[in-house]
Amino acid sequence: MSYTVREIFHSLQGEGVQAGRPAVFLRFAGCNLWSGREADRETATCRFCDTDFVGGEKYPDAQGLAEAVKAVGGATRYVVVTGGEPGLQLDGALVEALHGLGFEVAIETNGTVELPSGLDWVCVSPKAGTTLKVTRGDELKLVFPQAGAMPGDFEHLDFAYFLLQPMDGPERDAHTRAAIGHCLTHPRWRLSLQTHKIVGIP
Ligand SMILES: C[S@@+](CC[C@H](N)C(=O)[O-])C[C@H]1O[C@@H](n2cnc3c(N)ncnc32)[C@H](O)[C@@H]1O
Ligand SMILES: Nc1nc2[nH]cc(C(=O)O)c2c(=O)[nH]1
Ligand code: SF4
Ligand SMILES: [Mg+2]
Repeated sequence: MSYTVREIFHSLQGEGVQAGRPAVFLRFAGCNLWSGREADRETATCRFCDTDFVGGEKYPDAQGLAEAVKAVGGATRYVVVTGGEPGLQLDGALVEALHGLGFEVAIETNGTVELPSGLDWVCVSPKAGTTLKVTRGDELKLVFPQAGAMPGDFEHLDFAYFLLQPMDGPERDAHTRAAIGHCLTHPRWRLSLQTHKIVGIP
């Protein structure tokens, strides 16, 4: 199978429990919850996306894409597969090829599509108005606040960590204060800041 890749870059994981960890980001093109076109944002299922995932380059096979990831990352052997929605393209062949080059493989997913097995770190970020197919994993990272996706809706799921990530946009500071308040009164939830935006790295 071929893959359409928006970008590959070397940075630090900015979010979640693994924040601060050097990582190669493999960002796939395309998402099932938004076309990526601004004209469609207000009618999309997911309307707050902070990412350009439109277009990109085709890679015909898993091994070639895994080697491209390695070439970008220097000595780093941790890859965060994201998008767009990476569950639409990530398959067992690519997970195997990345493992074969010594990578631990993490994913950032909206949780609406089944994932291949063998992933080393699964971060699910649920979106209001969708049905979760991925109901277990390592961290559940809810963008907050979201009408129709309350923290309590997810607490019964099988995740090791539960995080609230303030919704970025013009109201980010107010969303951050609200997320802090929720964590203080519901201590199984932790705050996830988008630290790469604070320090100005990709
Ligand atoms: C761009 S998404 C790509 C992966 C996948 N489609 C998903 O939604 O999880 C990467 C992460 O950024 C989060 N995110 C997107 N827009 C955001 C925003 N405006 N504020 C805070 N987090 C945001 C998502 O919830 C997800 O955890
Ligand atoms: N530094 C950095 N960390 C991230 N963690 C998740 C990201 C994403 O867009 O999926 C992301 C990103 O875009 N940059
Ligand atoms: S599901 Fe993820 S990639 Fe898709 S629009 Fe929402 S935040 Fe962006
Ligand atoms: Mg991002």
